Amino acid sequence: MTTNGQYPRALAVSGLTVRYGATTALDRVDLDLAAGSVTGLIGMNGSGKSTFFKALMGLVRPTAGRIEMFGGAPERARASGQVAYAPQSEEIDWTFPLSVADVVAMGRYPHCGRSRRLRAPDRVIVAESMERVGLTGLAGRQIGALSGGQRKRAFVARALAQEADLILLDEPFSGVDRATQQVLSNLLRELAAAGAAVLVSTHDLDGLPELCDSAALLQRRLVVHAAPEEVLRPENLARAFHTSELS
Ligand SMILES: Nc1ncnc2c1ncn2[C@@H]1O[C@H](COP(=O)(O)OP(=O)(O)OP(=O)(O)O)[C@@H](O)[C@H]1O
Repeated sequence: MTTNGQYPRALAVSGLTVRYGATTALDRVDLDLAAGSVTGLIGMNGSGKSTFFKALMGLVRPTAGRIEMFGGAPERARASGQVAYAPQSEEIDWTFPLSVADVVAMGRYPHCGRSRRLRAPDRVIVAESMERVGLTGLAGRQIGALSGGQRKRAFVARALAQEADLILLDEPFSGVDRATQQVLSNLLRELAAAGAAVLVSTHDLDGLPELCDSAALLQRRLVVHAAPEEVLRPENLARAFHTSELS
């Protein structure tokens, strides 16, 4: 927190445009995130949500626009471990010979220097992170042998272990049951209460008011960023969810 009690801006995006060849995935998107808040990122399939996360993580190159994290270059924030990212499940190689504990331990790497050797306090944080998502009993299991919901929890645990200030989660709720969704939602609220800025994409519009302080509605462009109740007004949803474009 700053001295005047206000949480600083964690992320400032302006004019962000990403094209894949002839496809414009994001078109001049402006979005700011305050520390200490949960923001829902919503929009129909193909509206640019994953591309937005990838641009923030430097995984796709913007055609135009500016990204700032904590008032500085995103490269610096990412290298220092201030930014945690859980990609969509499809982006992850589940055949990789890693256990749940290995994946969660990766969240500590930015804190371990080049050796990547975890010290005792790091191991405590890894164990606590698995505990918080209810995966302690599966710590030794290969990640490919987890259920869909357990996989989501493993990557949320990695983000927890990282103790990042900006947490980016691409569809952490897809394919998870109600109880797990509630556990993860509560965790995200706790992280925000501790000062993190959390950006979470979701197709669960009903859960938005409980989960989020604000919601950003994407349709290549940012349609609206406001309180969840405002974003969920039928006239706003109609601007972004054109059923005729669904395919
Ligand atoms: N690597 C790529 N090459 C070409 N086009 C791509 C690529 N990745 C995404 N796109 C296109 O960019 C647009 C935005 O895709 P993106 O994956 O960001 O959407 P999304 O909102 O995350 O969708 P979903 O809800 O289905 O996950 C889509 O039209 C998609 O087909």
